[in-house]
Amino acid sequence: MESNIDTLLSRNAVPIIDLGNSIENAAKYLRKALSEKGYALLINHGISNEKIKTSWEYFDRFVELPTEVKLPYERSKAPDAENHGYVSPGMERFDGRTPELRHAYNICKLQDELLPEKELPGFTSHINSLTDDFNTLGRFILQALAFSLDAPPSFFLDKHSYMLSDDRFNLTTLRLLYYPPVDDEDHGNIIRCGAHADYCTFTLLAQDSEGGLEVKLRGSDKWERVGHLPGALFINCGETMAAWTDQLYHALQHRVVVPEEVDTRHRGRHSIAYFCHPDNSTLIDPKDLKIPVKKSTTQEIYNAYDISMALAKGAYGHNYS
Ligand SMILES: O=C(O)CCC(=O)C(=O)O
Ligand SMILES: [Fe+2]
Repeated sequence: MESNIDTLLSRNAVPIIDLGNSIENAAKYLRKALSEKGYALLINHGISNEKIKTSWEYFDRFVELPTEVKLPYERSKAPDAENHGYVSPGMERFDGRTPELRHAYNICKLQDELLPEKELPGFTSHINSLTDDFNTLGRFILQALAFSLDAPPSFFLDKHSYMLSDDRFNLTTLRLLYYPPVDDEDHGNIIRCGAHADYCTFTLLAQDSEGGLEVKLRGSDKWERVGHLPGALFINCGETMAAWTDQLYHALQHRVVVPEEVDTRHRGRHSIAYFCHPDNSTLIDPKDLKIPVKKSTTQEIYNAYDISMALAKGAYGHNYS
């Protein structure tokens, strides 16, 4: 826990947005938070904490299964592979260097046979229900973001039609994460999640109370600890949104460090991320939004799929060399 540590939250520096009010209210505060800081914490977001905890319990049981049982569910290592599947410790290095000993399950497809339903009865329906909740919240946020940018209300919604319904057309992913306890001899040599920016439109992140999430604010080189607000969801934008808004809503740099307190690093940490992506063929052109464009007038326009793939190849390239 981070109760004794100096965090952005303990300094009252975190924008906290109550989604229980009107969409106009959400839009106003999202614009302020995302343009100035690059992140916010959302409360009254409608996603049950219990449901999130149950997903972590399922994932704990998956992680404990023998390797040969987990193997068929593994994400492929090929450069252009689909994102769906289990990512075992060491498979990814976001900063390209530091070992990252985390377990992740990227869920992009919801069919029984592509999820460990046999080993974990009830998992598929649980994840389906959680996915529905995240998609509902995701759609609310997409409308609020349109409002926040003076765009027509369905500007983003129309371009996010296939979120977690057909991964041939949309890269939206629900990612379960488990960071195991860190041994004393590894401490100092590993990171839980290396520094990176996400690729998507925006990310929603639920975390347990173990802490370790750090962000770099716009224009700053300093890593700052966020802190834990029970039940809140963290929101940040990814590179796709940054390109769309000509960097008005920039892609937040973030990482998860190993806690310095011995007791805390000897415990595991859970989180779950919902990466909301546009449909693959969507052209990400800031001229479509009423934003005074700076460099983008001369910038080449790519579709959503190509933007994410180019970034993913950079981040995961070391796996394929
Ligand atoms: O586990 C976390 O809190 C953050 C994970 C993350 O940033 C990611 O998977 O992109
Ligand atoms: Fe991330």
